[in-house]
Amino acid sequence: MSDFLCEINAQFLREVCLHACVSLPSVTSYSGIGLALCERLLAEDCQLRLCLACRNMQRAEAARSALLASHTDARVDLLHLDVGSVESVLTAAQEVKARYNRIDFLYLNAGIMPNPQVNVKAFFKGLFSSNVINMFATAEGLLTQQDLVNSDGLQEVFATNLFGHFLLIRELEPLLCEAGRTSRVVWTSSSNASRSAFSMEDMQHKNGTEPYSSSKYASDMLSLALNRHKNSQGLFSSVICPGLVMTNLTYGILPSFFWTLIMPFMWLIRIFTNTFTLTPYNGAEALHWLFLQDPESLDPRAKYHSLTSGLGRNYTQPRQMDIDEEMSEVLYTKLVELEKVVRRKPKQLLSSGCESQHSTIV
Ligand SMILES: NC(=O)C1=CN([C@@H]2O[C@H](COP(=O)(O)OP(=O)(O)OC[C@H]3O[C@@H](n4cnc5c(N)ncnc54)[C@H](OP(=O)(O)O)[C@@H]3O)[C@@H](O)[C@H]2O)C=CC1
Ligand SMILES: CC(C)CCC[C@@H](C)[C@H]1CC[C@H]2C3=C(CC[C@]12C)[C@@]1(C)CCC(=O)[C@@H](C)[C@@H]1CC3
Repeated sequence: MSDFLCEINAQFLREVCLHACVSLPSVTSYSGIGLALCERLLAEDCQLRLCLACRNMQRAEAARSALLASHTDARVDLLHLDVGSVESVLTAAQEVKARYNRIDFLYLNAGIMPNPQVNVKAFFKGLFSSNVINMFATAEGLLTQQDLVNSDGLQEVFATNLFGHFLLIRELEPLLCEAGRTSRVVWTSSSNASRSAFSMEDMQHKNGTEPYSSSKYASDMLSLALNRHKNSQGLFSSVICPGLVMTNLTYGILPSFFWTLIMPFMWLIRIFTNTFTLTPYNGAEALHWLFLQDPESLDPRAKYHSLTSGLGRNYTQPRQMDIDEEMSEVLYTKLVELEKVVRRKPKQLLSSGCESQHSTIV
């Protein structure tokens, strides 16, 4: 479930008596880290106003009903958003600006991992190596995906996991960068993000087999760049990893009977690695924790990890990211350039000119 979620919270905005939270999760059935986050936020403060932004309104309605069943007085709004589509992002942003006059939190949680393939040989090799814990935490060298080009002429994983969110932030800047108050954006990244999967010459990852890892690494860099450019205007960006959580995304990696078979081992492995958070509730720990923090106290170079101990205790731990300022600045500039192109001619990208235009920009 979930896409992203922004909120207006009286904890930070004393002049607003009503806690209003604009949250934009798109909802896959009742699972997902985004839905768990909404539950946790409402449990924290039932006065929050949430806005769930979802591409599938039926699922969104189902999520809304689930939230209202446990928090009868909650205000939960819905918004249609396909974050992988330029047109949908621009329309949704207009709608947000018409409906709300402030956003305190924007949770950028939507993400896809299409057609994943596990390298079984690498898995068994890793199992008997000293790198085994790291392999279970990051899946480094284990996973590849097959990406597609979407109707805007962009690589689908890049468009959904990174660029759509970026465009949305840019569109919502008037609500996010207001004098005299702070706003927050929170990216659901991954420990699968890796520098080696990302290439600045191919930021959409057209030519590789790890678009997921590449897009998550790009989101880590973008968060750093956003902090550099926007902190002075009151906008703060953070990055989290939820750990390995059983959701539609992970169920898509192996056949479901296989997950059922290996599930006892998964719970066993949890004794040795705190990154197997497994449930959406546990996975949402860092997202929830960040909600309670003063933005000025956060480290822009840290990724905040949801962790669960062998005894089931949840906690959040910051870990330094393998990113540098210079690269993040180059990425930011390239995204701004790409934004100009898609704003100029979104429809032409669809038809023919996209390849040549992208090659000059991306
Ligand atoms: N599960 C895990 O182990 C990990 C997950 N993550 C990240 O956590 C985030 C949440 O994933 P998770 O809860 O696990 O998986 P889910 O598949 O349950 O949730 C992903 C959500 O993103 C939504 N979404 C996908 N594409 C779009 C789109 N184009 N427009 C709008 N919404 C969209 C989906 O909507 P719909 O319901 O319509 O499909 C779904 O609700 C992702 O960013 C993922 O990469 C990171 C590390 C580990
Ligand atoms: C016998 C089988 C071949 C066993 C395969 C196990 C793998 C499917 C998992 C081992 C580590 C897992 C993992 C992820 C997916 C499933 C595994 C590869 C993620 C990549 C899921 C999404 C993320 O963002 C990461 C944080 C996860 C890291 C660990």
